[in-house]
Amino acid sequence: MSKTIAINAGSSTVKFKLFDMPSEAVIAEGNLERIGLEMGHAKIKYGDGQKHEEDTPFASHEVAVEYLLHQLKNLGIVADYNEIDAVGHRIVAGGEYFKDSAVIDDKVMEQIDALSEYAPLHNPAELQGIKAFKEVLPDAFAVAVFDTSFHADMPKMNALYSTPYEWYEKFGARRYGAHGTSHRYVATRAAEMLGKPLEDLKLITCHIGAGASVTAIKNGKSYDTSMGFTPLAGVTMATRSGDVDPSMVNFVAKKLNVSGDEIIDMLNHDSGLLGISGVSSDMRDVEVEANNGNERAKLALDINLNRVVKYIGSYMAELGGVDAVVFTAGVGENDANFRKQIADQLAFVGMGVDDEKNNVRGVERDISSADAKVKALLIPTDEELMIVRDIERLRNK
Ligand SMILES: Nc1ncnc2c1ncn2[C@@H]1O[C@H](COP(=O)(O)OP(=O)(O)O)[C@@H](O)[C@H]1O
Ligand SMILES: CC(=O)OP(=O)(O)O
Ligand SMILES: [Mg+2]
Repeated sequence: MSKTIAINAGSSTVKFKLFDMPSEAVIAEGNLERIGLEMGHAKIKYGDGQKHEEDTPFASHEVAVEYLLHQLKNLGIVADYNEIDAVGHRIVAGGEYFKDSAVIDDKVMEQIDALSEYAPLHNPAELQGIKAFKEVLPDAFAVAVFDTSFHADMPKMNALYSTPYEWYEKFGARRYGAHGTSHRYVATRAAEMLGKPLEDLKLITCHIGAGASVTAIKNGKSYDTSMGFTPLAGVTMATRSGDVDPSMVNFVAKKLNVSGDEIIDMLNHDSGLLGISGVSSDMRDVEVEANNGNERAKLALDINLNRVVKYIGSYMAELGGVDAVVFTAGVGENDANFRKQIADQLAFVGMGVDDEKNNVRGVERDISSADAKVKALLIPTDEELMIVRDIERLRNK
């Protein structure tokens, strides 16, 4: 019996699952959330139904990973770190360099660091996670699984921007997308739920968490995706603006007398739900405020929802129809109202949710109404399972 741990660092969370291998049974799992906010929250499930839950601030991802390492021993999940012989890390940006998962060595770590500009909120934090685990488990088999891999072979028509071609040739300036591990997992599950080969389906997968992206899937592959060169592009996110006219960067930089880099930083950290509402980056907080009558919080929710609708609509046109729209990640899995509003808006193409079936959180389920022509599927993502499967694949190579 051996144990493998999958670490999934998102922009606002560190999630993990500890697996017994090769059975893939989950021994422990957890979510350390609201990283960077005044108060964070830790939830760890382990043993036979035991649960550790507490409010505790996570100033950074480094603090969260240290907390996780501490709790693994403190809660008796492992007696010794050496019981874990393989570690998988989710890394957002792999650029043109990593088209598949990679066994981590010094060179791979250097590359992940070098790709930080491709995912400034993620790669540096994820590299810290790799280092923290390397310190306690120097001999474990360590693998990096990249969000961008799934989109690496997107048709050039969608991967390329309408910019001078040399930008792509010389500097790799293209759309890389993100959340690929999640889009790949939910698409595979959707095909299983619908009882059809994935290759025969047209799907639109909506990964809506703190970071959010929408992907069009055709012939089992990523056909188009809303995130761009970095995870800043596309729909509105917790703190990220999504698409903006790039001319605004210099315009506002001059007004504020700051550099373009500082504006990009503000588009990453001070925008999205937080920037519009002025209340919080967390969807739950913004919804509470909107219900209390806060107009800017309401506007933030409207903009957020409408962006997703626009992407789904344009991907339907691109795919020439769609069999199912899939909802996943923090908001997609937990926010019934969000799913309902999207389905209502898309009722004209035959999408509809059944209120009773939709009244659920984090459960894999077909939530479509009986007469829906376009299925609505709720599929909790499992990036960690994909990570351990990639570890096994590379271990057996
Ligand atoms: N019950 C809920 N209703 C609405 N939003 C929720 C709910 N639970 C979690 N969320 C949102 O999910 C987001 C986190 O999504 P998640 O996918 O876990 O994060 P990350 O992008 O960091 O991986 C937070 O912004 C939070 O507001
Ligand atoms: C790429 C990205 O935005 O990831 P997350 O949603 O986990 O922050
Ligand atoms: Mg995530």
